[in-house]
Amino acid sequence: MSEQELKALRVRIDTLDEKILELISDRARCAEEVARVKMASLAEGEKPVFYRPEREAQVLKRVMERNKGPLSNEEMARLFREVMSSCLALENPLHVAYLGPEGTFTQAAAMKHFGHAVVSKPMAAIDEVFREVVAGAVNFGVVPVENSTEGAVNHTLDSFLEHDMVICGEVELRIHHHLLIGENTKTDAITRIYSHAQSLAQCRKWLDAHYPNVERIAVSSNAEAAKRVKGEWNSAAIAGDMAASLYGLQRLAEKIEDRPDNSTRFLIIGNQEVPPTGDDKTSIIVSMSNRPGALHELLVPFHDNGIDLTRIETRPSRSGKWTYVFFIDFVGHHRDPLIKGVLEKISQEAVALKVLGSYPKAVL
Ligand SMILES: C=C(O[C@@H]1C=C(C(=O)O)C=C[C@H]1O)C(=O)O
Repeated sequence: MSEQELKALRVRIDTLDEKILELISDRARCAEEVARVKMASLAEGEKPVFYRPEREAQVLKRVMERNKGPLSNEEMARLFREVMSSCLALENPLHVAYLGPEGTFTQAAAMKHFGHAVVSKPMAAIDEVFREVVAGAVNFGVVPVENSTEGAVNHTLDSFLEHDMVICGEVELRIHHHLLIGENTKTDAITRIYSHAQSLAQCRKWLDAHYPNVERIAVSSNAEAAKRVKGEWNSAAIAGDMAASLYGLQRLAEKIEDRPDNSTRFLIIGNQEVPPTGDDKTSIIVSMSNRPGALHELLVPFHDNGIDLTRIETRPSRSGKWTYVFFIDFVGHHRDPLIKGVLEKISQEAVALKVLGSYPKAVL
């Protein structure tokens, strides 16, 4: 390509950037106007709701439907995600707690869902994220709930039994693990590998094949593992990209997860109910009396009404020995008449039924 051609293309890009700049500013002014309208239409004592996840899901879906390339739908939606995040921050910046410390996959999930224009707050444990949300110290919390290789995150399920809040969204993240070392690590003298127990489990076969005799040490998070390695010469950590760059570690081996499709699903918890979008999911907790056929009775109304169950999980109920609660996710919104009917049927049979929330299916 000649210098001349390159120059002409750059002039075109500059002109386009000016237009984009103007359009983004117009959009931001519109969002400011939306905030003004929201404030003006409040009833006495009513608090404004600036963040509207159902609307954001619609915006992203529209972008993906209309995108003609060459950027992929995911890439385009990611860009719009950030634009919306900045527009919302003009209205009112969101405060989001997540399972920390900085550099965890949960932080990456929070950024994927809300964009980067939020005030984020790392918490030391899942239960603390719940407490922060229930106390109203933040608008939302982000916690992991299940991994495609390792299954349920029990701390999260148990926290739902103890706290009253609403599930407002879900986000799925592809999880890639790397074996990370620090500047001082002697690669032929590694005697211990740190990571979170879930990550060690997700890389079990790889570790068996490559480091069968090295001690595997479970720590509170992958970011904590990365932090420890920085100061030691005989250890390595398993963690993701964010932790690697945060602590300046090198990748000794990349993408070492046993399953190439390894993904984790996270939930967004808050205090605000989300209206239907037409493409929603609902999460409930049900406890049934301990008698033959109880689980069957619970599932029949879903089957009879053709409702798609996306997950069912069992946990000890904590209110009696050998009694259980079921965590069920299904497609639909609890305000849909069909779903309402099903929930009524279930509540007639159940000892207790709690709707944890209805929320838009993950878009990104
Ligand atoms: C602009 C609004 O407020 C927020 C910002 C949005 C946006 O930038 O598109 C969308 C939904 C809200 O989270 C709105 O409610 O429409």
